[in-house]
Amino acid sequence: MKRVSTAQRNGREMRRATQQKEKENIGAPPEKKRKFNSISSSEVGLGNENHEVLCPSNGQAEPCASQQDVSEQLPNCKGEWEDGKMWSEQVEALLNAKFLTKAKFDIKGRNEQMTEHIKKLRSCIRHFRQIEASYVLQIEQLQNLSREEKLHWEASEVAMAEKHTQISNNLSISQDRCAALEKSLVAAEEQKKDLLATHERDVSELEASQHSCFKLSGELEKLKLDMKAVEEKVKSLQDINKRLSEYNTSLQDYNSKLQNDASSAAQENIRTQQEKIAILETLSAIRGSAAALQTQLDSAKLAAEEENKQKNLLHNDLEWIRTELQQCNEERHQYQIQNQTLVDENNRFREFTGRSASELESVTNKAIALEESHDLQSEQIRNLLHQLDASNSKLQALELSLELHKKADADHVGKVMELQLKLSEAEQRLNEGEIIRRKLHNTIQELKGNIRVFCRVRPLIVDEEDNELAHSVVQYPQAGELVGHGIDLVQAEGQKYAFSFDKVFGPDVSQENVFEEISQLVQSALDGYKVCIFAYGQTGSGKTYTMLGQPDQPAHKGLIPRSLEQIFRSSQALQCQGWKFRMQASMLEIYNESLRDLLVTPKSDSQKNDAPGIAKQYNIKHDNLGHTQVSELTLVEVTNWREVSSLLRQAAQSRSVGKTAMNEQSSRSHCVFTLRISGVNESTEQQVQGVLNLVDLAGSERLSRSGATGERLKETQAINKSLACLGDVILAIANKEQHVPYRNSKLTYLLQPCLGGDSKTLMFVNIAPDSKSLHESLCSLRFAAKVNACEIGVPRRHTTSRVVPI
Ligand SMILES: Nc1ncnc2c1ncn2[C@@H]1O[C@H](COP(=O)(O)OP(=O)(O)OP(=O)(O)O)[C@@H](O)[C@H]1O
Repeated sequence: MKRVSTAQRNGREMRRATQQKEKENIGAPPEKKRKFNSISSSEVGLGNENHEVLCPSNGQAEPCASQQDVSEQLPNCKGEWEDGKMWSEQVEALLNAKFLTKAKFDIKGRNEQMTEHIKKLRSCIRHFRQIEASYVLQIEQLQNLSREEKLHWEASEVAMAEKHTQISNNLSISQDRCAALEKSLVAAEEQKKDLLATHERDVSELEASQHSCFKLSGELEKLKLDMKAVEEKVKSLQDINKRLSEYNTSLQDYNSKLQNDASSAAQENIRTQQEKIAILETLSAIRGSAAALQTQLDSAKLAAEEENKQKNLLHNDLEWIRTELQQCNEERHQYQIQNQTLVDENNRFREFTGRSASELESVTNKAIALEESHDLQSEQIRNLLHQLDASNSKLQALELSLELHKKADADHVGKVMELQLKLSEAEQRLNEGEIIRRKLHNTIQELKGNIRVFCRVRPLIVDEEDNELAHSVVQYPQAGELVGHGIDLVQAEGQKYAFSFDKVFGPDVSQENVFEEISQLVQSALDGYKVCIFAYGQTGSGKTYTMLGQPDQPAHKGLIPRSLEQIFRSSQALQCQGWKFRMQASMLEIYNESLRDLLVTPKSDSQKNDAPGIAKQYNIKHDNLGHTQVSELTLVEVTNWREVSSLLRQAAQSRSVGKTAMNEQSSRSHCVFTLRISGVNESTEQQVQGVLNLVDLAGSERLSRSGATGERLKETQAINKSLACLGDVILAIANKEQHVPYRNSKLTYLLQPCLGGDSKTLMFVNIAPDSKSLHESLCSLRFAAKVNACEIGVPRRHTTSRVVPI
């Protein structure tokens, strides 16, 4: 605690009082203020110093007692002072006072005036002395104050010095800190530089993202517009939605069941894949051992055959020996009989001794010879018997080894049968796995919403086979994942162009096998989906063969007859579940950018010569649900394949077909077969609306190669133009452009719901394998690859609960 001296306290109090007085005087009238606060020395005539006039007794700027005394002694002035007139004026007036008398020499009067005046002057002088005394007092007080202030200043000096040292200490600490801070500042500067660089980068990125943001916001705007349109659509759909809600719940159940099925199928698929791999491994092992066993079996069979041959030979030998033996036995028997007769004769001769000795001798000789030959024959027989024994033992040995071989053969056959059984089981499992894999693949493709693409390569046809220069330029991957999916075009220089699609069919694949791959897709038309299958490719590449084929020849029937057969078969089968289907077929062609009805029947003879349906104006319209209507088009109710078959025949007669340099029977138009399917389930009140579009496009061709002129040239140009429009549409969809030029051609406008809607769409790209067609094949495959990349949305099933009975 600091001690404050009394003088200091007094000085402070005086200053506080003075300040207080000044504050109070601020509001006082100017006259009074001047009176109490400041009387300049010039005003009182006491010098030039400018001092405040303070009352010496209390130190306050108030009229003090002495002043009052003076005014008492100056009765004439008292009233003026009380009136507040200024002292300076009074003193001035006092000093400038003139003495006026009535008479020029009124000395007395003048004397009185002078006396009075002197009194006033004296009182004034007294007053000023008092003021001076107060000043002196004040000076003393100020000196005291100054001393105290000095002491105070010295104390504060010391404190300041202490503080200074403290501050200098602090300063050095701060300098250290400052140095550290500078260091960190440098580091921070570097960091800042880095940060600035990253900032710049960020800024440029920001700019880029702002740019993309700008773009996106543009797109967002567009999307908002689309959204609005969609919202309007949604409103209109809400009504339908209400009706669908019930059906939806049942569908959800079905869906969840399907999802469960799908997940279990996926697991099953994984399991099957694993099993497939294991089976393939065992299969290859089994095949290896089967092959080894087969070779063993073959060699055993050969050995057995050899042994059989030997056995037969031996058998023959044996037979021969046996017959020889028989002969010998018979001869011996004969000899024995002869001998016996001779012996009998001899005996008789001996009995009847009438015979001559020569006769006897000859007979004896005969008998000896006979005996000798008999001995010889006996020897021979013995030899033959030996041989027979040897042969028999050999035969027995052979029969034993044959028996052994037969046993081994039976073992081998058993093993082979077992292996074949295993093999067929493995193959069956492999097939099942493949079916599941295909189903899953189809489901994935449907979920992805892509247009699926199958590629089909036709065989070299007779002319091409005869032409030595023409050879196949198509190759297929032989191993790995691309087997069945990959196709390579190989140029003469060895350059290879590789493509892959959902499926690739080589030239040996039959119509039936191709149909197997699309039968599920066709089936979904009955389930209420829009299905579109179209064939694309250069002229003569096999589009018509794939789509239509030869409907009357079972092996060469194309997709259209097979699909319809299946649809009618399945619809029949579904009848027992309460389903009733109504089917309407239509068939049109787009020829030189105009539509022609292929099912219209000419009414009169004159009309018969006209091209059918050419006079009518056909307009294509799509409704909100994506259903396409062609005005004036003939719709024929069909209930079985036979009816459709006759329609196809009728359409084939009406179709624009002509001979070109590249195809004997070239389709000069795009042909669209449509089957509209409406199904109602009586028991569940469900309705389905499916559509099956099967399109055989006209073939693209290079004018330079086709050499078309006249009408053919016009046709070719129209075909190429509409295919180019199809290409533009595909490109726009693949690039997700906002505007897709569907209306640029009749073909693209007609196929709009299939190319950009919610249908299940499959394209066949047909390829001619000959080297001359390499350029066209390359173009077709490139186009097909683009089509494969097109996302057209998830296919939607068109079903409702029943409203109007059909
Ligand atoms: N997979 C195949 N097997 C056997 N022959 C085939 C095959 N594909 C096509 N062909 C034969 O090739 C020839 C041309 O086929 P197709 O008429 O179907 O071609 P296209 O592509 O329809 O031609 P265009 O565009 O000119 O109408 C026909 O004789 C056809 O029988």
